[in-house]
Amino acid sequence: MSIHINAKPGDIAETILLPGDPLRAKYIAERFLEDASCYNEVRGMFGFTGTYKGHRISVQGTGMGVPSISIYVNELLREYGVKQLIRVGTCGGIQQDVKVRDVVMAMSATTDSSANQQLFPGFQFAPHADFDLLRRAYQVSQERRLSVKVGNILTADTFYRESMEPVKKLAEYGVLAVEMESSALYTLAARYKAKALSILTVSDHLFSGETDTTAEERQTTFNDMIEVALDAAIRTD
Ligand SMILES: O=P(O)(O)O[C@H]1O[C@H](CO)[C@@H](O)[C@H]1O
Ligand SMILES: O=c1cc[nH]c(=O)[nH]1
Repeated sequence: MSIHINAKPGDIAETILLPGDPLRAKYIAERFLEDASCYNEVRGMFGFTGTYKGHRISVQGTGMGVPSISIYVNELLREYGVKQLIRVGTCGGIQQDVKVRDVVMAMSATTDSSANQQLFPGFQFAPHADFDLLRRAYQVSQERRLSVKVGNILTADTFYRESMEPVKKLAEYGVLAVEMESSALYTLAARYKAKALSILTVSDHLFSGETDTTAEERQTTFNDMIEVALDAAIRTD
């Protein structure tokens, strides 16, 4: 049992999916896992373990932002021996060809979070995905003929901004989309020698005005992304 996760040793699988929204964790467990049981309800941040195609897999809500995901990922890595972590989240597109409902795979995560500035004073650490996990997820997505973009994303500390200028500048440098957790996931995975990847569905576009998806759609319509994450997680080639 850790401070924020009420699980016993062995309750959590070595492979885990990490949505920000705990209700999405429940949805994934109910829809995609067999024999799923809930191991955590602390703060309503649900965690479940079940099987997918015969492989033991867990799914844990992380909350929003770097401080929240850092709490869960620290405890999963340090206390429960998790080895492979796939964030399944939403993001806002910032490139013209990144459309609502596209899937973005975060090869790297630029950030304005102060967490890594405190960790590496004087350096700009480059948080990045595990290459094999990214390669497998991309292969699965191509076999399913999904529209996928792979590249750099922004992990932002703020959802609401006074100025869009810094985001526009990052878009000029090829950053694909904005979300709020991946840099922390990748940095912690590097620290604890685990494999991590963020797969994100585009829920809105910050510049084009493409219509936002509803909260209900965010929870229920991202099945392609979740199946890609699950199939990539169990793939060995
Ligand atoms: O859909 P999730 O995984 O929560 O991800 C995105 O949505 C939240 C903001 O609405 C932030 O957590 C952001 O990273
Ligand atoms: O962090 C996020 C997630 C989705 N859409 C955004 O604009 N930002």
